[in-house]
Amino acid sequence: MGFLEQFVHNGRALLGHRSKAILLSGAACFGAVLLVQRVNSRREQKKRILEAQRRREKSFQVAERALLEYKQSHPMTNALYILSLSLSELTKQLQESALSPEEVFYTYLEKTLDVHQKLNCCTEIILDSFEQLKTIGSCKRGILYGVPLSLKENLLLKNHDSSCGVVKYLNQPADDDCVLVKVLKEQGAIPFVRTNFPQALLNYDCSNPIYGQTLNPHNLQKTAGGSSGGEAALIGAGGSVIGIGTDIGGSARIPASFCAICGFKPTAGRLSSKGCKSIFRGQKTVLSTPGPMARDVDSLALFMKAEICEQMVFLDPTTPLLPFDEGLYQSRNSLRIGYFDCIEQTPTSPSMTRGVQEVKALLEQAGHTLVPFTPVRILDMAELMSKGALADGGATFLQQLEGSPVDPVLHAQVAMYRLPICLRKVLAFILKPFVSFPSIMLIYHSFRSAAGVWKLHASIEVIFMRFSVSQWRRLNLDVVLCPIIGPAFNFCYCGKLMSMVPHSMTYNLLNFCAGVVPVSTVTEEDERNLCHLDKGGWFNRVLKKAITGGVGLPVAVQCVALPWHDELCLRFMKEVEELVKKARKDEGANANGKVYLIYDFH
Ligand SMILES: CCCCCCCC/C=C\CCCCCCCC(=O)NCCS(=O)(=O)O
Repeated sequence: MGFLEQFVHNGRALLGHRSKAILLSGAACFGAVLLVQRVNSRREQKKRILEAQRRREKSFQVAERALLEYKQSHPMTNALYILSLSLSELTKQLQESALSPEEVFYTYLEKTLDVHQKLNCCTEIILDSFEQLKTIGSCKRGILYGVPLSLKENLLLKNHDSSCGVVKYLNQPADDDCVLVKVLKEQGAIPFVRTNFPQALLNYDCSNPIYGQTLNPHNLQKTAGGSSGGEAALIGAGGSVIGIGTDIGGSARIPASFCAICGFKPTAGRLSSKGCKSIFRGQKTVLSTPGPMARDVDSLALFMKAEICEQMVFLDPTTPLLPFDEGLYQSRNSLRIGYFDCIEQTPTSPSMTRGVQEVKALLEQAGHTLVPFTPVRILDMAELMSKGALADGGATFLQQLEGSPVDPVLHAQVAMYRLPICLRKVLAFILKPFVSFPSIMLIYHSFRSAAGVWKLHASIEVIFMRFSVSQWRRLNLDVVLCPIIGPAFNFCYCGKLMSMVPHSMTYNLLNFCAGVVPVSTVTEEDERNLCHLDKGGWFNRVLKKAITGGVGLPVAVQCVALPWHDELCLRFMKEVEELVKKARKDEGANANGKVYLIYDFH
């Protein structure tokens, strides 16, 4: 090789090495930048979460100090008595000045602080409530004058964050209160505490990376349910007399069932949703609504009466001028009631079925007419719920979680939404002959066109009129009695059991009103009957694991009425509550296998 050739060869080799080295070092730099970015964003996440946790702790400390100061000059001798009063009794005593707003406020504050220590159910004590308490005398004519009230964290509150458990929503305080809170303040209520929820709200467990897991007041090894689980736990343990949850698939009703309280999902639109934060705005196929949660049905009715007023319509003209019909709520004529104790291809626990059967017998004895009702097109409805609520294939849900650690309660859902659509379709095809529900989920979590959305809405209209309403009319029904998901699950099972959601979400899809009343507790026999779940496929076996060890936990039933028949639904719930209470008195609190109310606060 000549000198020139040698020179060119060496030069090439050098350049080859060099470009490789340049490429390699470029890639290394890029990787390092990504790593640094990732570490920084994790650090930023942690920082924001810690700040939020500190704000929460601070609010508790300030509240504890205020409570201590109050107690030094006011011995709280009435505490047990105040905590035992129902909302109607409490409002009466406050209006007659037999109790002062201060003693009621501090009594509930003390109880809340105690309950929160055990259950981790609150996200913040609302410190503005101390100021509101000072001027509350000006609201003496309000229906809820002096009543302390709890709020789920996603209800907007001026100058406070509504994080929904998502880091990117932190440090974004609201400009104003939501409409419901504005109205309640005018009615004399004092919002004093905000409550916990599952991350991103689309789950019926109750844990998020900012505020942690809320425990069930009746068994600390079980979830309080969700998404309004903090409310249910707090109210169930006696720390609040009335609270507000939100419900797009059972969020006010399922935790009520898990924690032995009453929860009501009004017809969407009856109460204002303005300022109720949701994880995906603009989704209108399955409607979310706020709803009250309390220890008894009268409290739910009183709440509705307080909210439904001219001011609500003024602040939110999308709500109807339809005053609360007290006469209908108080009426006691006999009802024609459709009933069912399970639904097609949807896991149902033994205690859910027993609860319905026992309440059915009580209603019959009381002179009501009970008519077997077979809910039709449940699979079609499940498909429509899935298509509607997750029309984007879960993309928005995943987007909102970006920049947040994902809570373990969401792992099953997130894993599903992360699967590429084509893989979902292949899986759905393979699974379809064996289990129809997962196939539905996998196929229909796909992106839709506008025409697809219109077609979807048309299908919902058909199901609503042709199958649901016409069936009610043919049987001449006033209301329907049916199961609600329960008893309370072990942690992290709710995301694996979305197949149970049709028990509650059907009434969001159809926009019927529905409420939940606790009626019994899980018996040894219910627990033995769990063996029947071994036969019914994969989801039934998961359900068995989720609810094993539930003896003594609350069992509830669900009462349903047609859209805009909210007063009738509440009136039916009241009937169930009264009959169950009476049966309890007649049969003794521990009658095995019999219906009884487990937590009687009176
Ligand atoms: C595998 C069976 C398929 C059945 C159909 C399931 C459809 C699932 C579609 C979406 C997931 C829904 C999540 C259900 C939990 C709802 C909890 C809830 O109500 N959250 C309240 C959210 S709100 O925006 O605050 O109202």
